[in-house]
Order: sequence, then structure tokens, then C-alpha cells
Amino acid sequence: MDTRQSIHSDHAKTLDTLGLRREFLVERVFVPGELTMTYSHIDRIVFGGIMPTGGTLGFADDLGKAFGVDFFLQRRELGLINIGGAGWADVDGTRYDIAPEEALYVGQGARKVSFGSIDKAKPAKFYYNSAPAHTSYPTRRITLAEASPATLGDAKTANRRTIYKYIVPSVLPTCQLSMGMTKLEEGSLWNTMPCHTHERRMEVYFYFNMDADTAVFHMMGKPDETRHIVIQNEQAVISPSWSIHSGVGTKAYTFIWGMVGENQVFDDMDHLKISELR
Ligand SMILES: O=C[C@H](O)[C@@H](O)CC(=O)C(=O)O
Ligand SMILES: [Zn+2]
Repeated sequence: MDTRQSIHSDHAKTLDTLGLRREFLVERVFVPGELTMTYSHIDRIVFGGIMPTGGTLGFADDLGKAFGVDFFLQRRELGLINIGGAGWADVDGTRYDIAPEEALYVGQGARKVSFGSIDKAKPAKFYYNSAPAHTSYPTRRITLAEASPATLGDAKTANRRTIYKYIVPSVLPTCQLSMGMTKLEEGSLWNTMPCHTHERRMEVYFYFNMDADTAVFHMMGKPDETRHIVIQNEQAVISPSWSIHSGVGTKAYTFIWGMVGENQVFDDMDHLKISELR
């Protein structure tokens, strides 16, 4: 488990490229045959990738110890989106088939959760977020069609994109986790510009569907003190509440966003004018 401490914006603004990458970037999310895990002290979000290539994968029994509980989801909820081939999840004996671009929400208290791929030649790739939870809401699969889509932006500003909201209050109840996927249209390069912060929630971005030899310049930092991190395919970046989170690719890409914190009001954002950025 890779643990990342919380970070003050006064510290963050002193960091060089390597320092920023060490604090905010997660370079290896999907490892064949492994479940990876990053634990951020910011709102105690846990995120990573699950890529079953041989047998099944799951949250190890002794993981509870690392979280001071009996098992991983004893006091947590889980959301995931499959960016690979068809797969399945078994949650305490109930099997959920999860096709590409489908999501699963697992309510707090699930004891035995395991994952597999349907075709090992085309492994499933489950990108997951987990957050502390106070009660148990029903486990449920969410299809792309159910993930209330919103298309916004303009090709003229290279930011035409569709936001699929899989795990949001209008689709299903969760304790605090929200999760979705944003797909850029061909020729569109910018996500979330004009950008925003949300003092009341943190966010993690996971960029994927990126061709070889392309990059996303992920914008971060306080609005008057911006920095960037160069991101390659299938890498994740942590965005504290004080930070903007936006990106421009050298080619169109897709990303998954996950949020935890004070509220679940998607539009509760502190919007910024582009002219306010420094
Ligand atoms: O707080 C919301 C998140 O930053 C994302 O949902 C924004 C996003 O996907 C986009 O504008 O492209
Ligand atoms: Zn945001």
C-alpha cells in the first residue's frame, strides 16, 4: 500500500517536478495479476486498479489490520468502473457480471469481495475508489446507459466532452462517494476548463484511453499558483480541496473522476474565470 499524506498548499507550491509527482501522481495503477492500492490521508480515499489475469483477486484478509478493522469494507464503501475486458465481482456470494464501461457500487460491510476476468486474454481492469462509510447502502451494478450523461463544452474551445455520472445521488444512494467517467470527443483536448476548486470535496482523476506517445498536462495548484504534472496512460492524480484539476492532452483521452468529502452536490464548485488563473 502506497500511503500519501495530506499536503498544505504552502508546501505544495515549493515542490519541483519530482516532488509534485511524488506527492500527487500514482504512476502504476494497473499491474497484471495484481490489486494495487494508494491510501491518501485526504478524506481517507483509497484508490487503485484490479487486473485479474490468472486466478481471482480480492482485498486480502489481513488488509483489515492496516485499516484497524476486521476486513477492508467493514467501515468503507467501494465504487469501481471497468476499463478493460468483461469481468465479474463476487460480493459475499452474489456474482455481478461487469462488462466494459460498467460500474459497481459495493455497500459498507461486504466481507468477501473477489474479482475475475471472463477471458484472461482480455482481462478486466477495475479502477476503484473507496471512502469511509457510516451505513450500508445496497450493492448495485450501474450500466453506461444508467449513468446520466451530460455533454458539454465546444469543439471551438477543444473541450467537447460527455460526463457519465455512474455513482451519484440521482442514480443510487452512497455515503459520500461519487464517481464517473468523462470522454473527450476526437479533436477535443481540454477537460474542466474553465476550471474550479471545491473546498468541500477532494477528487482523484484517473486518465486512460491514451494512445502511445501522447500525454496529458494535468493542471493543479491553487488558482493563483498553478503547476502541471505530465501524465501518461492509466495514471492517477490526487487533487486536494485547494487545487484546481483540469488537463489538456496532446490527443483526446478519457478519465474517471471520484470525489469524497462534505457533500454530494455535483455542482457545488467554486468556479474560476480563466483570467483569474496564474
Ligand atoms: O467536480 C467535478 C469534476 O472535476 C469532473 O466531473 C469534471 C469533468 O469531468 C469535466 O468537466 O470534464
Ligand atoms: Zn472537480
